[in-house]
Amino acid sequence: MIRVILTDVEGTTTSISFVHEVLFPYAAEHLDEFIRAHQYEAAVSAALDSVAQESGCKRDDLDSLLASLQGWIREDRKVTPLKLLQGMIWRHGYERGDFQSHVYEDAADYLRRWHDRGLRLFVYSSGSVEAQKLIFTHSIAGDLTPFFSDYFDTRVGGKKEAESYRNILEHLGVEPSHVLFLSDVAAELDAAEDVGLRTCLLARAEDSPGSTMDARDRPVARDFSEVDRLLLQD
Ligand SMILES: CSCCC(=O)C(=O)COP(=O)(O)O
Ligand SMILES: [Mg+2]
Repeated sequence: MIRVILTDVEGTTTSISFVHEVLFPYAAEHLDEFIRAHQYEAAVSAALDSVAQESGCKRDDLDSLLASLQGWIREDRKVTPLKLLQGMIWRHGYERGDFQSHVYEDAADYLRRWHDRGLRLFVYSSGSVEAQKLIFTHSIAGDLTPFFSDYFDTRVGGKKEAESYRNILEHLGVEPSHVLFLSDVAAELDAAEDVGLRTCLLARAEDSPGSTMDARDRPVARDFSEVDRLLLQD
């Protein structure tokens, strides 16, 4: 019996186009100015330490650190310090009203229904916990954060590594078979299944037209109402 739902964000609750056409360009545009202005603040400075380590650039060569970060944005690298810095930059964007986040109508609807049915809901995304909370606070469907119990990012490990799901299970304190993980990326679901989680692949028409293929023969849903019908009706 499923008691916990763990959901990915991009391609699952939220369109890929919002992340790639709104969030990433916004971070790229404001990165240099943001880091030059905030570089001595503890959280930014610690992230820059990690950028230097990861990139091999000198810590005091800010231009090279910025060039590495811009390259990682272009390549969509899921590097923790980039993700932390992006979250801080997006906060300014949301607070200034530059954009609202996209959440699919069916996702907002079923997150509410599942929460009201007593399921516990969690997020696991490569975006930082701060970025996740911002997405669900400032969504076009309203503030969805009351439905979530907690959030996980790459500080528990990468999404394609089984160890990350083991770490999440430790926090959740439930048997793996009671947890359903939702994602649009089969390799993430493979890693979750390796430690015993139930899984469902989201194949949204807008994000992956025509794709309902899944090598492991797991459930495939076009939206959250199908997840509910396929896996959550007892
Ligand atoms: C949740 S913040 C915006 C998304 C993001 O930065 C990202 O890398 C998306 O990764 P996901 O694991 O949600 O597919
Ligand atoms: Mg995804």
